[in-house]
Amino acid sequence: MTVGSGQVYVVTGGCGFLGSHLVRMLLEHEKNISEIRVFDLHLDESLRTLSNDRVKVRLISGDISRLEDVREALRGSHLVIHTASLVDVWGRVPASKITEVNVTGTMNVLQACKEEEVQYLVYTSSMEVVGPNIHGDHFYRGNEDTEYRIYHKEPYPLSKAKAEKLVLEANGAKIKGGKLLYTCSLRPTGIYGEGHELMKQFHRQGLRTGRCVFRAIPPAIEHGRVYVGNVAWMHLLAARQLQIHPSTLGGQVYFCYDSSPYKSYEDFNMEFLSACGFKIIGSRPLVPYFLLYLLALLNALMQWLLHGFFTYAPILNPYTLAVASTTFTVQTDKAEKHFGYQPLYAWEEAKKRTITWVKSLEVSRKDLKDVGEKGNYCCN
Ligand SMILES: NC(=O)c1ccc[n+]([C@@H]2O[C@H](COP(=O)([O-])OP(=O)(O)OC[C@H]3O[C@@H](n4cnc5c(N)ncnc54)[C@H](O)[C@@H]3O)[C@@H](O)[C@H]2O)c1
Ligand SMILES: CC(C)CCC[C@@H](C)[C@H]1CC[C@H]2[C@@H]3[C@H](O)C=C4C[C@@H](O)CC[C@]4(C)[C@H]3CC[C@]12C
Repeated sequence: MTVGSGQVYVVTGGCGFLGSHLVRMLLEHEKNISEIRVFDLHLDESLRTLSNDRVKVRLISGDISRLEDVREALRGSHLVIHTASLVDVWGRVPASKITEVNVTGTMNVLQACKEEEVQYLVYTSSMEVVGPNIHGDHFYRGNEDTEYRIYHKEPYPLSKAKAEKLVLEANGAKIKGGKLLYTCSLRPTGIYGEGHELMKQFHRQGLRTGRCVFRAIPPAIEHGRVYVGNVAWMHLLAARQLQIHPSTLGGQVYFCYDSSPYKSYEDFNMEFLSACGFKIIGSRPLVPYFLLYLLALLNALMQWLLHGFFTYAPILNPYTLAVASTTFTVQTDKAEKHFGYQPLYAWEEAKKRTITWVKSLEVSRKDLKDVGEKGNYCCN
C-alpha cells in the first residue's frame, strides 16, 4: 500500500461512538493526511480495514492515563484530536478512575504534545462543563458568552471542566524545539446518531414495555442535541483551521450545534423511536416530579447500599433527573464565524440515518423473541 507524505493525525478514543465517526469523517473529507493513528484502550479491529491507498489507519492500543503510551502514540504526529474519556454519570466507574482518565489523561496528552513537538490539539469537551447545574437554572438557547451559575459536584462534569481548563491554559505554551502549542475546545450537547449506546438502551427498554414510552419530563424542557456526523465534521474543520489561523482558534471554546430541533430529551428520542412503532404515553408527565425524584433518590440509596456487592447503576438518579429536567440548549454562530462551520448533515438527513440505524437494531436483536410478539405492540 502506498501512503503519501501528508499529515499524521492522532485520534484518542478513536474507537468510541464519536471517535469512530471522526475517523471515517477524516478519511472521507480530509485530503491532507496520510496517517490516522487511532489510540484507544479497547480497539475496534474493523477500523483497520478502512486504510486506503492514500491514508493508513493505524490502531494503537494504549491507556491515556499512562504518559509513555501517549508519548509513543504522538511521536512524529502533527495534530491530536483528544476525545478519549470515561463518560459516566451513573456511578458505574469510581470517581478516582474518571479523574485519572479524563484529567490525568488530558495532562498526559498536553505533556506528550510538548515533549513530542506536536503543535495542535483539538479537545472534545462537553456542554456539561457549563451545565445544567444542580440548582435547575435553565440555559435557554445560550452561547459561549452567556452568563450561567456554573457549579460542579459530579465526577464526570467536574473532570471535563478541569480538563478543558488545562487545555485552554496550555494554548500558547512553548513546546520542545521552541514552537508554540495551539489548542481549542469543542463542547457538544447531547450527541445522537448511529452507534449511540444510550439510544440502544432506550430502545431495549421500550421493547420491554410494549413499545410504549411513559412520559417523565415535561415537553417544554428543551435539551440540546447534535448529530454525531456534524460533531465529527466540526472537529475536522477546527483541526484544519487551527493550523491555518492559530491566533483566531487558539484558546477558544465552541459549542457544537446543528439544525436538530429543540425538544425535550424524550420527545427528541421519539423522532427515531416512533419510526419503529413506539408511542409516547401522556402529553404531560405521568408521574409527578416529586415521585420521580424520590425514585431517583431511592436508586442512589440502593447504589450506596449495594456498593461492594455489585454495581447498581440505573439510568435514573438525582443527577440524570436534574439534567433531563433542566433546559439546556445552545444557539450560536461562533464556530461559523471563526472557522466557517456549517452542519454537513441537515436535520432530515441526520434523522434518516439515525432511524435506519435504530431500525437495524430491531433485526439484529437476538433477544427480540424474549420480549414476546404480543407485548411488542400493545400501543398499536
Ligand atoms: N456522548 C455524548 O452525548 C457526549 C456529549 C458531549 C461530549 N462528549 C464527549 O465526547 C467524547 C466521546 O464520547 P463518546 O460518547 O464517543 O464516548 P465513548 O465511551 O463511546 O468513547 C470514548 C472512548 O475513549 C476510550 N477510552 C476510555 N478510557 C480510555 C483510556 N484510559 N485510554 C484510552 N482510551 C480510553 C474508550 O475505550 C472509548 O472508545 C468524550 O470526550 C465525551 O466526554 C460526549
Ligand atoms: C428521567 C429519564 C426519563 C430520562 C433520563 C435521561 C438521562 C439519562 C439523559 C438526559 C440528558 C443526558 C445527558 C446529556 O445529553 C448530555 C451529556 C453530556 C455528555 O458529555 C455525556 C452524556 C450526557 C451527560 C448525557 C447523559 C444521559 C442524560 C443525563
